[in-house]
Amino acid sequence: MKDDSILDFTEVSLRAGVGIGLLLDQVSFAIAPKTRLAIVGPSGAGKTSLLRLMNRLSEPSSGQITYRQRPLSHYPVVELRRQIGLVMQDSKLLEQSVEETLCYPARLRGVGAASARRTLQPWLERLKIPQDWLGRQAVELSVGQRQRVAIARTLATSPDIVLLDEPTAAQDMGYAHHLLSYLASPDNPSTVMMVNHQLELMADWATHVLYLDQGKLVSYQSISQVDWLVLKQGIINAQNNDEWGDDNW
Ligand SMILES: Nc1ncnc2c1ncn2[C@@H]1O[C@H](COP(=O)(O)OP(=O)(O)OP(=O)(O)O)[C@@H](O)[C@H]1O
Repeated sequence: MKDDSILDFTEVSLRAGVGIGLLLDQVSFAIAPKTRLAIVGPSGAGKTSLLRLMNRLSEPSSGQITYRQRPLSHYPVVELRRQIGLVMQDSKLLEQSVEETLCYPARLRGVGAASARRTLQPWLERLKIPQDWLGRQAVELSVGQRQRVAIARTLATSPDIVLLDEPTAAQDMGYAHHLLSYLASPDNPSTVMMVNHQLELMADWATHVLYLDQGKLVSYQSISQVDWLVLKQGIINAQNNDEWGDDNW
């Protein structure tokens, strides 16, 4: 464990069930505050499983995860999830208006409706949520619009760490760049960890890259150390091996 890290994984393994192989295998790394981490690797490598461990949607089978030098399990789950916010790729939103959805975390903390709406206003501009969405039902939005609202809802709580699962996959290029540049700006107070398959976007955005393959940590590097061609080729090869594996013969 490093003194200056915000999140530490020490030999963390995750098994999905009895008789099933490891989803994550002895993964160790340490994240410093204000890191912008790109989590990359072929499909099925364990990237989402890694994010889920970080806010206790699942628990390691072995090894230890610490947040600010304390084991994750020592934090009450609700408090932990206030500090470490996770936005899944297919965020389910409740049957509420977009405005109610965005105000929901503040309302849960006992903030009054008018005050929650006022606090929300700058976030609408920052994350390009049009005013005319506010009265619409969140469940009626498109996948990309829903994802945008889910990201805004989490960022508006200013979590210490924000975990994003493919936040740009359903967005147009313009919005993807807008979101990434906000997350890299001094206005964003959160440490960000993001699963993303779009390596060219990550090359311009990340400060560090964590590369997973078959549940194993292949590398954890600062951006200046990453050889993008080697990384890309490794992912393509892993994907090809998977596609032409036993199941296909
Ligand atoms: N609850 C579960 N039970 C059994 N297997 C699971 C479970 N959750 C995930 N898996 C398997 O674990 C592996 C890793 O899944 P995970 O979703 O973490 O991969 P990923 O790297 O995020 O993939 P993708 O890039 O396709 O989203 C996959 O083979 C998946 O089928």
